[in-house]
Amino acid sequence: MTKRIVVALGGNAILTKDASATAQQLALIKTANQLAALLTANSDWQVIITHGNGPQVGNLLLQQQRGSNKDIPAMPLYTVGAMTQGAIGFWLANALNQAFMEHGLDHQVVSLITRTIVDGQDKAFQRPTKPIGPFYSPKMAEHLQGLHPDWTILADAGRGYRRMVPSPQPLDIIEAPIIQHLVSQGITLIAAGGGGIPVVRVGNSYAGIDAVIDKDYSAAKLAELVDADILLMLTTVQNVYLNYDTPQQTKLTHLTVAQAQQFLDEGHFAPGSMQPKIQAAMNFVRRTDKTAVITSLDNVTGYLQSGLGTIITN
Ligand SMILES: Nc1ncnc2c1ncn2[C@@H]1O[C@H](COP(=O)(O)OP(=O)(O)O)[C@@H](O)[C@H]1O
Ligand SMILES: NC(=O)OP(=O)(O)O
Repeated sequence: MTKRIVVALGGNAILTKDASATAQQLALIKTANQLAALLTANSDWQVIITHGNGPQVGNLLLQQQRGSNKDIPAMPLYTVGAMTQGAIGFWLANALNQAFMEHGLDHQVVSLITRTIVDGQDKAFQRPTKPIGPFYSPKMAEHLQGLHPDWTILADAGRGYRRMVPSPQPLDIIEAPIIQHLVSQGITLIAAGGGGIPVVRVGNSYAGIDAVIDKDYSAAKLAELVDADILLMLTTVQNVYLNYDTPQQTKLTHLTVAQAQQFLDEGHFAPGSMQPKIQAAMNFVRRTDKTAVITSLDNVTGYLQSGLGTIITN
């Protein structure tokens, strides 16, 4: 039976240790092969792929600022976000074309520049929480904070210090109707990369605004807007756990929204990593009564064949 599925790719799908263009493209070829398994097993499924851009947007922003002068000005964050959406979308389209060919699939692929509408008054603009770019040691973080008093540098989920930028909630995705139209024609879409380029409505038009939208929240919004059956969030862990990373760790295979809310309130899901995925899953399931899945990129086949992963329903 035809299903429409929105796949949200986590950071490890694109960037491992090496941030070079070559290494990221190689990582995406591996990712594309894992995604091709989805369509090999279900050639009539309609697939929309979205991805993050946190490391890439932060790295490119640093390069912009280091190499700029009055004749070659640094681009603002929202434009740098658009640049990374374009670059990753290009790499991923190439990788999918190759993987589809190698799997004998004749699906066409389109990477779409996508704008996400946010509220310019969102409280996120007063409290930056989205980590971008490289990780810093405590000493380097202190040094950089001295050099850039306007930056917010905070600990990122116990993994080191990173620059934080505002991350407002996605309210709407301008291109959602065209995405829905294209995917219903069987075209595989890459859309809303990096959460979508953040824009606000200004009169009859839209203006970019400096922020990075969380790709899990925008994936949930996109899945809702295109009437998807499944929101599939692919990360590094096969399952969500209670008491994660402790001796009491317990695997969750099926969660209702009510249970997810309870465990969220009890603090089982770390802010900045698992918490936005759970919240995004709950948003999608509550609004649509459909299914969200959190599992690892390596487990796409395990999910498809045996339902492995953490499945969230009403
Ligand atoms: N309760 C939990 N269950 C499973 N993983 C968790 C939990 N809390 C935090 N995590 C962490 O969340 C990570 C996934 O978040 P993150 O790395 O930010 O995602 P992304 O793949 O989108 O980049 C996992 O690799 C794991 O280390
Ligand atoms: N935009 C975004 O959420 O990127 P990451 O997933 O890379 O943090």
